[in-house]
Amino acid sequence: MIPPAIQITNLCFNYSDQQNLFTGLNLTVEAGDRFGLFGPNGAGKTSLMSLMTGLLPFHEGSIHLLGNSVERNDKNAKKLFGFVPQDFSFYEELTPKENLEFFGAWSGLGKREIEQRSNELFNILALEPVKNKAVKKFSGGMKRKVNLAIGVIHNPRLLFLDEPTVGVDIETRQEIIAYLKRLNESGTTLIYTSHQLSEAEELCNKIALISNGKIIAFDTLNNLLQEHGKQDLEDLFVHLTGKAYE
Ligand SMILES: Nc1ncnc2c1ncn2[C@@H]1O[C@H](COP(=O)(O)OP(=O)(O)OP(=O)(O)O)[C@@H](O)[C@H]1O
Repeated sequence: MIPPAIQITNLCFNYSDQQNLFTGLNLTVEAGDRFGLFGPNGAGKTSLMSLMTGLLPFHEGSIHLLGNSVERNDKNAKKLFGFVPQDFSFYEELTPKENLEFFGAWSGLGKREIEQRSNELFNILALEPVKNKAVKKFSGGMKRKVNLAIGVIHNPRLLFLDEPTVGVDIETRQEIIAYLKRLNESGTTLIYTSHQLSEAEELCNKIALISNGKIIAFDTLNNLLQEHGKQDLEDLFVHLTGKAYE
């Protein structure tokens, strides 16, 4: 049996200076899903991503990625997934090629593999003509694509994406979304959060809404829309959280 991509059981967490953010949160995402996590500002989306990727330690409960327990700084668990954070994670002074060499090696890939995979990604993401130019000179859209390439250099089976298209033009957005769909078709589970709800409708097959540290809705988008008699994700969001999505 294939283990779930994500299994969170009874998760409890708070920042040291704050009240509990999560008190017994449960969530299961099946392998192969394109899962979207949404919620009002401050609901805990980024914190949950950081807990799932081992960047934050949790107090109680368990998190399993593809059947492997997540412990802070566990290198083996880290190889299972890729993370495309909202803040750029590359070295500005380096070129895309140099960045991928660095992060590819960090993920445990050999020289040959890195070269092959980099060339593939430069072609798919139209970065070939700029692969030897310092990233600091790039537009926002090109930087997003380099950020994405770093997250997928090691062909992860599970990919976390925090606002992967923020600040990019429509054409680049479409290019990125098309690539994410292709990745999913080839077997990569996507865990995504964004403030672009129309993009989410296009990309995600499963949706969870989080509010005040609790999952308040979880299903396919169609089922949720039908159940609550709403037209789109934005309507549903306002209906369930009482807040506009900003
Ligand atoms: N490093 C931190 N230290 C203390 N509190 C934090 C820290 N990071 C986030 N918080 C708090 O935890 C709560 C959840 O924040 P988080 O950033 O996870 O929410 P979010 O849903 O991602 O919000 P947004 O949509 O605004 O990005 C908020 O109350 C926030 O102020």
